[in-house]
Amino acid sequence: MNSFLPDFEARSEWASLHDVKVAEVSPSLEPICIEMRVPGSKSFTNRAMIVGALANGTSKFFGILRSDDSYWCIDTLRKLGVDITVDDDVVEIKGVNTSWPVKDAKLYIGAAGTTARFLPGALAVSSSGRWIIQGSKRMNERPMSSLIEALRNIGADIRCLNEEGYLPIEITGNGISGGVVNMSGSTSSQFISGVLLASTYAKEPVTIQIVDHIVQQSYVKITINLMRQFGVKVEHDEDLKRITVYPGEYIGREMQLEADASTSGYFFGLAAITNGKVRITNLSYDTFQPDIKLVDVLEKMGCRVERGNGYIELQGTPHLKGGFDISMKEMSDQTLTLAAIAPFADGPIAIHDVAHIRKHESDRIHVICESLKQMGIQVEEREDGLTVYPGHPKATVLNSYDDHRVAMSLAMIGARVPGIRITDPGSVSKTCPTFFEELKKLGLQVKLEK
Ligand SMILES: O=C(O)C1=C[C@@H](OP(=O)(O)O)[C@@H](O)[C@H](O)C1
Ligand SMILES: C=C(OP(=O)(O)O)C(=O)O
Repeated sequence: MNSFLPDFEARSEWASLHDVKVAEVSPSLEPICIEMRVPGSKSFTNRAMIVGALANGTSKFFGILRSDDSYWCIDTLRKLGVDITVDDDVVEIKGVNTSWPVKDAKLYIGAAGTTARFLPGALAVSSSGRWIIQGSKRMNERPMSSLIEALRNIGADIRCLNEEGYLPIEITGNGISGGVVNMSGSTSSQFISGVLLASTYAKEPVTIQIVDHIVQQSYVKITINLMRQFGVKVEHDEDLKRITVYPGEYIGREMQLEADASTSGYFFGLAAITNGKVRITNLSYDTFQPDIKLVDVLEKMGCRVERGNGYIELQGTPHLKGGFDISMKEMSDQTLTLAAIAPFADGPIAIHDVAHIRKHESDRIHVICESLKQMGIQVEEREDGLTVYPGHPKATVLNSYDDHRVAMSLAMIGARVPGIRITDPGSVSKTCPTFFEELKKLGLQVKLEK
Protein backbone atom coordinates (compact mmCIF):
# COMPACT_ATOMS: atom_id res chain seq x y z
CA MET A 1 0.00 0.00 0.00
CA ASN A 2 2.96 2.36 0.49
CA SER A 3 3.58 2.69 -3.25
CA PHE A 4 0.10 4.20 -3.55
CA LEU A 5 -0.08 7.05 -6.08
CA PRO A 6 -2.79 9.73 -5.85
CA ASP A 7 -4.81 10.52 -8.97
CA PHE A 8 -3.83 14.17 -9.40
CA GLU A 9 -6.01 14.58 -12.49
CA ALA A 10 -9.00 14.73 -10.14
CA ARG A 11 -7.59 17.77 -8.32
CA SER A 12 -9.26 20.86 -9.65
CA GLU A 13 -8.61 24.58 -9.81
CA TRP A 14 -10.37 24.78 -6.44
CA ALA A 15 -7.98 22.32 -4.81
CA SER A 16 -5.33 23.47 -2.36
CA LEU A 17 -1.80 22.29 -1.47
CA HIS A 18 -1.01 21.28 -5.07
CA ASP A 19 2.72 20.94 -4.50
CA VAL A 20 2.66 20.03 -0.78
CA LYS A 21 4.03 16.54 -0.17
CA VAL A 22 3.62 16.30 3.59
CA ALA A 23 1.62 18.10 6.29
CA GLU A 24 2.99 17.73 9.78
CA VAL A 25 0.47 18.38 12.56
CA SER A 26 1.28 18.95 16.23
CA PRO A 27 -0.82 20.04 19.20
CA SER A 28 -1.88 23.61 19.89
CA LEU A 29 0.12 25.41 22.57
CA GLU A 30 -3.12 26.90 23.95
CA PRO A 31 -6.42 25.14 24.66
CA ILE A 32 -8.64 25.09 21.58
CA CYS A 33 -11.44 27.61 21.93
CA ILE A 34 -12.92 28.89 18.70
CA GLU A 35 -16.05 30.08 16.94
CA MET A 36 -15.95 29.18 13.29
CA ARG A 37 -17.99 28.73 10.11
CA VAL A 38 -17.67 25.66 7.93
CA PRO A 39 -17.96 25.58 4.11
CA GLY A 40 -21.16 24.57 2.33
CA SER A 41 -22.37 20.99 2.16
CA LYS A 42 -21.08 18.89 -0.72
CA SER A 43 -24.36 16.96 -0.79
CA PHE A 44 -26.49 20.10 -1.02
CA THR A 45 -24.16 21.79 -3.51
CA ASN A 46 -24.08 18.99 -6.07
CA ARG A 47 -27.78 18.23 -5.78
CA ALA A 48 -28.63 21.90 -6.16
CA MET A 49 -26.37 22.25 -9.23
CA ILE A 50 -27.94 19.33 -11.04
CA VAL A 51 -31.52 20.21 -10.14
CA GLY A 52 -30.86 23.88 -10.98
CA ALA A 53 -29.42 22.88 -14.36
CA LEU A 54 -32.38 20.64 -15.19
CA ALA A 55 -34.91 23.25 -14.05
CA ASN A 56 -37.21 25.57 -15.86
CA GLY A 57 -35.92 29.06 -15.01
CA THR A 58 -32.96 30.52 -13.17
CA SER A 59 -31.73 29.45 -9.74
CA LYS A 60 -29.41 31.18 -7.35
CA PHE A 61 -27.62 29.25 -4.60
CA PHE A 62 -25.90 30.90 -1.67
CA GLY A 63 -23.18 29.20 0.39
CA ILE A 64 -21.97 26.57 -2.10
CA LEU A 65 -18.96 24.41 -1.34
CA ARG A 66 -15.89 25.26 -3.42
CA SER A 67 -14.00 21.97 -3.63
CA ASP A 68 -12.99 19.35 -6.19
CA ASP A 69 -16.35 17.58 -6.05
CA SER A 70 -18.34 20.74 -6.76
CA TYR A 71 -15.78 22.10 -9.25
CA TRP A 72 -16.10 19.04 -11.50
CA CYS A 73 -19.87 19.07 -11.20
CA ILE A 74 -20.03 22.72 -12.31
CA ASP A 75 -17.40 22.13 -15.00
CA THR A 76 -19.42 19.21 -16.36
CA LEU A 77 -22.64 21.23 -16.46
CA ARG A 78 -20.81 24.03 -18.29
CA LYS A 79 -19.48 21.51 -20.82
CA LEU A 80 -23.11 20.57 -21.38
CA GLY A 81 -23.74 24.21 -22.31
CA VAL A 82 -25.36 25.38 -19.07
CA ASP A 83 -24.84 29.05 -18.24
CA ILE A 84 -23.41 29.15 -14.70
CA THR A 85 -21.96 32.19 -12.95
CA VAL A 86 -19.86 31.63 -9.86
CA ASP A 87 -19.10 34.54 -7.56
CA ASP A 88 -17.26 33.37 -4.45
CA ASP A 89 -19.78 31.00 -2.82
CA VAL A 90 -22.81 32.19 -4.78
CA VAL A 91 -23.88 30.50 -7.99
CA GLU A 92 -26.43 31.56 -10.56
CA ILE A 93 -27.52 28.87 -12.95
CA LYS A 94 -29.84 29.16 -15.94
CA GLY A 95 -31.85 25.95 -16.12
CA VAL A 96 -32.09 24.22 -19.52
CA ASN A 97 -35.37 22.45 -18.86
CA THR A 98 -33.82 19.03 -19.67
CA SER A 99 -32.63 20.14 -23.10
CA TRP A 100 -28.83 20.16 -22.72
CA PRO A 101 -27.46 22.65 -25.28
CA VAL A 102 -24.35 20.56 -26.04
CA LYS A 103 -25.54 17.27 -27.49
CA ASP A 104 -22.27 15.42 -27.75
CA ALA A 105 -19.52 15.63 -25.11
CA LYS A 106 -17.06 13.71 -22.99
CA LEU A 107 -17.67 14.65 -19.38
CA TYR A 108 -15.05 14.23 -16.66
CA ILE A 109 -16.65 14.21 -13.23
CA GLY A 110 -13.54 13.70 -11.07
CA ALA A 111 -13.85 11.59 -7.93
CA ALA A 112 -17.36 12.72 -6.95
CA GLY A 113 -19.77 9.89 -6.11
CA THR A 114 -22.60 12.41 -6.09
CA THR A 115 -22.07 13.60 -9.69
CA ALA A 116 -21.33 10.05 -10.87
CA ARG A 117 -24.63 8.83 -9.46
CA PHE A 118 -26.85 11.88 -10.14
CA LEU A 119 -25.78 12.87 -13.65
CA PRO A 120 -26.60 9.72 -15.68
CA GLY A 121 -30.34 10.02 -15.03
CA ALA A 122 -30.24 13.78 -15.59
CA LEU A 123 -28.82 13.16 -19.07
CA ALA A 124 -31.05 10.20 -19.87
CA VAL A 125 -34.22 12.30 -19.44
CA SER A 126 -33.24 14.52 -22.36
CA SER A 127 -34.92 13.75 -25.69
CA SER A 128 -31.67 13.92 -27.67
CA GLY A 129 -27.89 13.86 -27.26
CA ARG A 130 -25.12 11.38 -26.59
CA TRP A 131 -22.56 11.81 -23.84
CA ILE A 132 -19.76 9.88 -22.20
CA ILE A 133 -19.22 10.15 -18.44
CA GLN A 134 -15.80 9.25 -17.11
CA GLY A 135 -14.43 9.58 -13.62
CA SER A 136 -11.20 9.51 -11.66
CA LYS A 137 -9.35 6.20 -11.42
CA ARG A 138 -11.06 5.41 -8.12
CA MET A 139 -14.49 6.58 -9.30
CA ASN A 140 -14.15 4.21 -12.26
CA GLU A 141 -13.75 1.36 -9.73
CA ARG A 142 -16.68 2.37 -7.51
CA PRO A 143 -19.99 0.54 -8.06
CA MET A 144 -22.62 1.93 -10.44
CA SER A 145 -24.51 -1.22 -11.48
CA SER A 146 -27.68 -0.88 -9.34
CA LEU A 147 -28.12 2.66 -10.63
CA ILE A 148 -27.52 1.77 -14.26
CA GLU A 149 -29.84 -1.22 -14.05
CA ALA A 150 -32.63 0.79 -12.39
CA LEU A 151 -32.36 3.62 -14.91
CA ARG A 152 -32.46 1.11 -17.77
CA ASN A 153 -35.56 -0.45 -16.21
CA ILE A 154 -37.37 2.88 -16.51
CA GLY A 155 -36.27 3.33 -20.11
CA ALA A 156 -32.83 4.98 -20.00
CA ASP A 157 -30.34 4.17 -22.74
CA ILE A 158 -26.98 3.57 -21.00
CA ARG A 159 -24.00 1.60 -22.28
CA CYS A 160 -20.98 0.66 -20.17
CA LEU A 161 -17.87 1.27 -22.24
CA ASN A 162 -15.37 -0.87 -20.33
CA GLU A 163 -16.79 -3.19 -17.71
CA GLU A 164 -20.52 -3.73 -17.15
CA GLY A 165 -21.64 -1.80 -14.05
CA TYR A 166 -18.80 0.74 -13.99
CA LEU A 167 -17.79 4.08 -15.46
CA PRO A 168 -17.08 5.11 -18.16
CA ILE A 169 -20.60 4.99 -19.57
CA GLU A 170 -22.32 6.35 -22.65
CA ILE A 171 -25.78 7.82 -22.29
CA THR A 172 -28.12 8.48 -25.18
CA GLY A 173 -30.87 10.98 -24.50
CA ASN A 174 -34.12 9.25 -25.31
CA GLY A 175 -36.34 10.19 -22.37
CA ILE A 176 -37.48 7.83 -19.62
CA SER A 177 -40.83 6.11 -19.33
CA GLY A 178 -41.61 5.32 -15.69
CA GLY A 179 -43.12 2.42 -13.76
CA VAL A 180 -42.15 0.37 -10.74
CA VAL A 181 -38.50 -0.37 -10.18
CA ASN A 182 -36.98 -2.62 -7.51
CA MET A 183 -33.69 -1.38 -6.11
CA SER A 184 -31.12 -2.36 -3.51
CA GLY A 185 -29.96 0.42 -1.21
CA SER A 186 -27.33 -1.60 0.60
CA THR A 187 -24.29 -0.44 -1.41
CA SER A 188 -25.05 3.25 -1.79
CA SER A 189 -27.94 5.58 -1.06
CA GLN A 190 -26.75 7.67 -4.00
CA PHE A 191 -28.24 5.14 -6.45
CA ILE A 192 -31.69 5.83 -5.05
CA SER A 193 -31.13 9.59 -5.11
CA GLY A 194 -29.93 9.36 -8.72
CA VAL A 195 -33.10 7.60 -9.87
CA LEU A 196 -35.33 9.95 -7.84
CA LEU A 197 -33.77 13.11 -9.29
CA ALA A 198 -34.34 11.88 -12.86
CA SER A 199 -37.85 10.52 -12.23
CA THR A 200 -39.41 14.00 -12.23
CA TYR A 201 -39.06 13.92 -16.01
CA ALA A 202 -40.43 10.42 -16.63
CA LYS A 203 -43.56 10.15 -18.75
CA GLU A 204 -45.37 8.19 -16.03
CA PRO A 205 -44.93 8.14 -12.22
CA VAL A 206 -41.89 6.22 -11.01
CA THR A 207 -42.15 4.05 -7.89
CA ILE A 208 -38.94 2.79 -6.32
CA GLN A 209 -39.30 -0.29 -4.11
CA ILE A 210 -36.34 -0.96 -1.85
CA VAL A 211 -35.70 -4.68 -1.68
CA ASP A 212 -33.37 -4.54 1.33
CA HIS A 213 -32.26 -1.48 3.32
CA ILE A 214 -30.80 1.89 2.39
CA VAL A 215 -27.41 2.73 3.86
CA GLN A 216 -27.55 6.36 4.97
CA GLN A 217 -31.30 6.85 4.43
CA SER A 218 -31.02 10.49 5.40
CA TYR A 219 -29.35 11.35 2.10
CA VAL A 220 -32.43 10.07 0.30
CA LYS A 221 -34.53 12.32 2.55
CA ILE A 222 -32.30 15.26 1.58
CA THR A 223 -32.96 14.44 -2.09
CA ILE A 224 -36.73 14.17 -1.62
CA ASN A 225 -36.87 17.36 0.40
CA LEU A 226 -34.92 19.27 -2.23
CA MET A 227 -37.11 17.93 -5.04
CA ARG A 228 -40.18 19.11 -3.15
CA GLN A 229 -38.64 22.53 -2.62
CA PHE A 230 -38.24 22.74 -6.41
CA GLY A 231 -41.95 22.01 -6.86
CA VAL A 232 -42.06 18.24 -7.46
CA LYS A 233 -44.54 15.82 -5.91
CA VAL A 234 -42.91 12.89 -4.09
CA GLU A 235 -44.68 10.44 -1.79
CA HIS A 236 -43.17 7.74 0.41
CA ASP A 237 -43.95 5.44 3.28
CA GLU A 238 -42.47 5.93 6.73
CA ASP A 239 -39.43 3.71 6.33
CA LEU A 240 -38.66 4.74 2.73
CA LYS A 241 -39.34 1.27 1.34
CA ARG A 242 -41.60 2.67 -1.38
CA ILE A 243 -41.12 6.09 -2.95
CA THR A 244 -43.18 7.54 -5.79
CA VAL A 245 -42.23 10.54 -7.92
CA TYR A 246 -44.91 12.15 -10.08
CA PRO A 247 -44.16 13.68 -13.48
CA GLY A 248 -43.45 17.40 -13.27
CA GLU A 249 -40.57 19.81 -13.56
CA TYR A 250 -38.13 21.63 -11.32
CA ILE A 251 -38.88 25.32 -11.06
CA GLY A 252 -35.78 27.51 -10.66
CA ARG A 253 -35.51 29.31 -7.30
CA GLU A 254 -33.16 30.93 -4.82
CA MET A 255 -31.83 28.90 -1.93
CA GLN A 256 -29.39 29.18 0.95
CA LEU A 257 -27.47 25.90 1.17
CA GLU A 258 -26.62 24.26 4.48
CA ALA A 259 -23.08 24.12 5.87
CA ASP A 260 -21.36 20.74 5.70
CA ALA A 261 -22.09 18.61 8.76
CA SER A 262 -19.54 16.00 7.63
CA THR A 263 -16.72 18.58 7.63
CA SER A 264 -17.91 19.88 11.00
CA GLY A 265 -17.32 16.44 12.51
CA TYR A 266 -13.52 16.89 12.44
CA PHE A 267 -13.70 20.15 14.36
CA PHE A 268 -16.09 18.74 16.97
CA GLY A 269 -13.77 15.74 17.21
CA LEU A 270 -10.80 18.04 17.80
CA ALA A 271 -12.61 19.76 20.68
CA ALA A 272 -13.54 16.34 22.08
CA ILE A 273 -10.00 14.94 22.21
CA THR A 274 -8.30 18.12 23.47
CA ASN A 275 -10.85 19.15 26.10
CA GLY A 276 -11.33 22.24 23.96
CA LYS A 277 -14.36 24.18 22.83
CA VAL A 278 -15.59 24.60 19.23
CA ARG A 279 -18.71 26.50 18.24
CA ILE A 280 -19.81 26.21 14.63
CA THR A 281 -21.93 29.24 13.92
CA ASN A 282 -23.53 28.32 10.58
CA LEU A 283 -24.79 24.84 11.37
CA SER A 284 -27.97 23.71 13.03
CA TYR A 285 -28.78 20.39 14.72
CA ASP A 286 -32.08 20.52 12.87
CA THR A 287 -30.87 19.05 9.56
CA PHE A 288 -31.27 15.85 7.56
CA GLN A 289 -27.49 15.60 7.19
CA PRO A 290 -26.84 12.39 9.10
CA ASP A 291 -23.31 13.30 10.21
CA ILE A 292 -24.71 15.86 12.62
CA LYS A 293 -25.37 12.87 14.89
CA LEU A 294 -21.65 12.57 15.63
CA VAL A 295 -22.27 15.18 18.35
CA ASP A 296 -24.69 12.72 20.02
CA VAL A 297 -21.92 10.11 20.09
CA LEU A 298 -19.44 12.61 21.52
CA GLU A 299 -22.00 13.66 24.12
CA LYS A 300 -22.36 10.04 25.14
CA MET A 301 -18.57 9.95 25.49
CA GLY A 302 -18.67 12.79 28.02
CA CYS A 303 -18.59 15.98 25.94
CA ARG A 304 -21.05 18.80 26.53
CA VAL A 305 -23.10 19.79 23.50
CA GLU A 306 -25.14 22.95 23.08
CA ARG A 307 -27.61 22.68 20.21
CA GLY A 308 -28.35 26.36 19.67
CA ASN A 309 -30.47 28.33 17.29
CA GLY A 310 -28.28 28.24 14.17
CA TYR A 311 -25.15 27.05 15.95
CA ILE A 312 -23.70 24.01 17.72
CA GLU A 313 -21.09 24.19 20.44
CA LEU A 314 -19.13 21.24 21.73
CA GLN A 315 -17.02 21.31 24.88
CA GLY A 316 -14.58 18.41 25.16
CA THR A 317 -13.73 16.48 28.27
CA PRO A 318 -10.48 15.41 29.97
CA HIS A 319 -11.96 11.92 30.26
CA LEU A 320 -13.47 10.51 27.06
CA LYS A 321 -15.63 7.47 27.70
CA GLY A 322 -15.26 4.42 25.47
CA GLY A 323 -16.42 0.87 26.00
CA PHE A 324 -19.36 0.73 23.58
CA ASP A 325 -20.55 -0.77 20.31
CA ILE A 326 -22.09 1.48 17.69
CA SER A 327 -23.74 1.11 14.30
CA MET A 328 -22.44 3.86 12.03
CA LYS A 329 -24.61 2.78 9.07
CA GLU A 330 -26.58 6.02 9.11
CA MET A 331 -23.52 8.30 9.36
CA SER A 332 -20.81 6.20 7.81
CA ASP A 333 -18.74 9.17 6.58
CA GLN A 334 -17.91 9.73 10.28
CA THR A 335 -16.54 6.21 10.80
CA LEU A 336 -12.97 7.36 10.33
CA THR A 337 -13.50 10.41 12.55
CA LEU A 338 -14.68 8.20 15.41
CA ALA A 339 -11.89 5.68 14.75
CA ALA A 340 -9.32 8.51 15.09
CA ILE A 341 -10.93 9.73 18.33
CA ALA A 342 -11.22 6.21 19.78
CA PRO A 343 -7.59 5.67 20.96
CA PHE A 344 -8.12 8.57 23.40
CA ALA A 345 -11.18 6.99 25.04
CA ASP A 346 -11.03 4.87 28.19
CA GLY A 347 -12.37 1.68 26.62
CA PRO A 348 -12.62 -0.01 23.21
CA ILE A 349 -15.06 1.30 20.61
CA ALA A 350 -16.54 -1.22 18.17
CA ILE A 351 -17.97 0.25 14.96
CA HIS A 352 -20.45 -1.89 12.97
CA ASP A 353 -22.57 -1.95 9.77
CA VAL A 354 -20.29 0.02 7.46
CA ALA A 355 -19.14 -2.62 4.96
CA HIS A 356 -20.18 -0.25 2.14
CA ILE A 357 -17.40 2.23 2.98
CA ARG A 358 -14.86 -0.23 1.61
CA LYS A 359 -16.18 1.04 -1.75
CA HIS A 360 -15.75 4.73 -1.01
CA GLU A 361 -12.71 6.87 -1.90
CA SER A 362 -10.52 4.11 -0.46
CA ASP A 363 -11.20 0.81 1.27
CA ARG A 364 -11.78 2.91 4.36
CA ILE A 365 -12.08 0.11 6.92
CA HIS A 366 -8.79 -1.41 5.86
CA VAL A 367 -6.94 1.89 5.46
CA ILE A 368 -7.89 3.25 8.90
CA CYS A 369 -6.99 -0.06 10.56
CA GLU A 370 -3.56 -0.10 8.88
CA SER A 371 -2.94 3.55 9.77
CA LEU A 372 -3.86 3.08 13.43
CA LYS A 373 -1.72 -0.05 13.61
CA GLN A 374 1.17 1.94 12.14
CA MET A 375 0.83 4.27 15.15
CA GLY A 376 0.94 1.31 17.52
CA ILE A 377 -2.79 1.25 18.28
CA GLN A 378 -4.51 -2.11 18.69
CA VAL A 379 -7.36 -2.59 16.21
CA GLU A 380 -9.46 -5.45 14.94
CA GLU A 381 -10.67 -5.29 11.37
CA ARG A 382 -13.97 -6.94 10.45
CA GLU A 383 -15.79 -7.08 7.12
CA ASP A 384 -18.39 -4.58 8.34
CA GLY A 385 -16.32 -2.45 10.70
CA LEU A 386 -13.54 -2.31 13.25
CA THR A 387 -12.76 -2.17 16.96
CA VAL A 388 -10.26 0.39 18.23
CA TYR A 389 -8.60 -0.02 21.64
CA PRO A 390 -7.34 2.77 23.88
CA GLY A 391 -3.66 3.61 23.45
CA HIS A 392 -1.00 6.22 22.90
CA PRO A 393 -0.52 6.80 19.17
CA LYS A 394 3.10 7.16 18.09
CA ALA A 395 4.04 9.91 15.64
CA THR A 396 4.73 8.52 12.21
CA VAL A 397 4.29 9.14 8.47
CA LEU A 398 0.82 8.25 7.27
CA ASN A 399 -0.52 7.96 3.73
CA SER A 400 -3.82 9.69 2.95
CA TYR A 401 -4.57 7.20 0.15
CA ASP A 402 -6.11 10.00 -1.92
CA ASP A 403 -9.03 9.97 0.52
CA HIS A 404 -10.03 13.30 2.07
CA ARG A 405 -11.60 11.63 5.10
CA VAL A 406 -8.49 9.55 5.78
CA ALA A 407 -6.35 12.72 5.66
CA MET A 408 -8.69 14.77 7.86
CA SER A 409 -9.23 12.02 10.43
CA LEU A 410 -5.55 11.18 10.81
CA ALA A 411 -4.64 14.88 11.05
CA MET A 412 -6.91 15.12 14.12
CA ILE A 413 -4.53 12.81 15.99
CA GLY A 414 -1.87 15.53 15.60
CA ALA A 415 -3.90 17.61 18.07
CA ARG A 416 -2.71 15.17 20.77
CA VAL A 417 0.49 13.70 19.34
CA PRO A 418 3.33 15.95 18.11
CA GLY A 419 4.66 15.22 14.62
CA ILE A 420 1.85 13.35 12.84
CA ARG A 421 2.98 13.46 9.21
CA ILE A 422 0.45 13.01 6.41
CA THR A 423 1.54 12.48 2.84
CA ASP A 424 -0.48 14.09 0.03
CA PRO A 425 -2.52 16.33 2.35
CA GLY A 426 -4.08 17.95 -0.77
CA SER A 427 -6.51 15.01 -0.86
CA VAL A 428 -8.64 17.08 1.55
CA SER A 429 -9.61 19.18 -1.49
CA LYS A 430 -12.34 16.73 -2.43
CA THR A 431 -14.58 18.37 0.17
CA CYS A 432 -12.52 20.81 2.26
CA PRO A 433 -9.55 22.48 0.55
CA THR A 434 -9.16 24.86 3.53
CA PHE A 435 -8.88 22.09 6.14
CA PHE A 436 -5.25 22.69 7.18
CA GLU A 437 -5.83 26.47 7.25
CA GLU A 438 -8.68 25.83 9.68
CA LEU A 439 -6.44 23.64 11.84
CA LYS A 440 -4.01 26.55 12.08
CA LYS A 441 -6.84 28.86 13.15
CA LEU A 442 -7.66 26.38 15.91
CA GLY A 443 -4.07 26.85 17.11
CA LEU A 444 -2.64 23.53 15.90
CA GLN A 445 0.91 23.65 14.60
CA VAL A 446 0.85 22.77 10.92
CA LYS A 447 3.98 22.54 8.77
CA LEU A 448 3.49 22.10 5.05
CA GLU A 449 6.48 20.60 3.23
CA LYS A 450 6.98 20.80 -0.54
O1 LIG B 1 -25.99 11.56 -1.35
C1 LIG B 1 -24.99 12.07 -0.83
O2 LIG B 1 -24.77 13.29 -0.88
C2 LIG B 1 -24.04 11.20 -0.10
C3 LIG B 1 -24.39 9.92 0.24
C4 LIG B 1 -23.51 9.01 0.98
O3 LIG B 1 -23.01 8.05 0.07
P1 LIG B 1 -23.37 6.44 0.14
O4 LIG B 1 -24.81 6.30 0.34
O5 LIG B 1 -22.87 5.98 -1.19
O6 LIG B 1 -22.58 5.88 1.27
C5 LIG B 1 -22.32 9.73 1.61
O7 LIG B 1 -21.35 8.79 2.02
C6 LIG B 1 -21.71 10.72 0.64
O8 LIG B 1 -20.61 11.37 1.23
C7 LIG B 1 -22.72 11.76 0.25
C1 LIG C 1 -18.21 8.86 0.32
C2 LIG C 1 -17.95 10.15 0.10
O1 LIG C 1 -18.08 10.79 -1.07
P1 LIG C 1 -18.82 10.49 -2.45
O2 LIG C 1 -19.80 11.61 -2.61
O3 LIG C 1 -17.75 10.52 -3.50
O4 LIG C 1 -19.50 9.16 -2.36
C3 LIG C 1 -17.47 11.02 1.20
O5 LIG C 1 -17.47 12.26 1.01
O6 LIG C 1 -17.06 10.52 2.26
